[in-house]
Amino acid sequence: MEKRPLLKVNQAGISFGGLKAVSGFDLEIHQGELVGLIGPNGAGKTTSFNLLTGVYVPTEGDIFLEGVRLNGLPPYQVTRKGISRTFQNIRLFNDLSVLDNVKVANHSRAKHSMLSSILRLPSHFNGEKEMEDKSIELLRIFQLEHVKDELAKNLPYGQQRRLEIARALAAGPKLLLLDEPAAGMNPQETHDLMELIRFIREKFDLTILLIEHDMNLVMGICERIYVLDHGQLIAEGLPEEIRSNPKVIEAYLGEEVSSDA
Ligand SMILES: Nc1ncnc2c1ncn2[C@@H]1O[C@H](COP(=O)(O)OP(=O)(O)OP(=O)(O)O)[C@@H](O)[C@H]1O
Repeated sequence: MEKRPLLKVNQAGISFGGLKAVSGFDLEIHQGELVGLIGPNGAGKTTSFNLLTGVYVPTEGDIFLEGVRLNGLPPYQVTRKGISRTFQNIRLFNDLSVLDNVKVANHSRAKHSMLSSILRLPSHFNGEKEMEDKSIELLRIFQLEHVKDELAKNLPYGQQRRLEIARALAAGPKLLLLDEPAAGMNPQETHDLMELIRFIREKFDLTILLIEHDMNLVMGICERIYVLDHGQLIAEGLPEEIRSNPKVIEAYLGEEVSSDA
């Protein structure tokens, strides 16, 4: 019997006024896969992430994580079910320290109860200590431990991008959605990021779906790729299949995208 996919999206879509931003969107991702979602500007990639994370409620179709239907759940509940994300435009708590940015996210799976926190029971302090240790361990992996007390807004751009991923991981996701993680990075930073994405997938037993314009990154690390254009899926396949797919090439005509990965 074939294994059930971790994420299954069945004919999902959403319209804004008359515009079908995404429609008939089908996606199946299995545990441990690293999958890319690409497409020209305005194709519907971020909107798809917003559907998957409860920011938008689909006006058509269904979304299942481990067989559980997610339609209509608010974003914080989707996070609890196991989907975390980063954003195209970095969204950190700018005036909190780097460590606190990760600890806040860690709270969504804190084991100690609200009551123990209010009453300041030992389990509260043990829980806090455990959370801090876990957060620092994450910062170490992302090479951010040495700036843990800095305000997030004072970090250089590349470090802010890494902090966003660390924060998404702190919630303990099964599925991590990365929205243009390499945006604004130089080639060396992009290369290091690819290594980091591979590493965290192994270390945290993650499944990853990433949106990216950098074709070197997408073709270099994704095992399968989905392609959206004008809100519709136009292709799905292995990187080498996608690279030579006439529909994909046509969709990208006029876009400044290098495909010489
Ligand atoms: N809240 C909204 N209200 C109205 N239209 C929207 C909304 N969100 C997205 N759209 C429209 O849906 C379409 C898809 O946008 P989306 O941001 O998902 O594309 P994208 O593939 O992520 O593009 P990019 O690569 O430029 O980030 C666009 O035409 C956009 O203007």
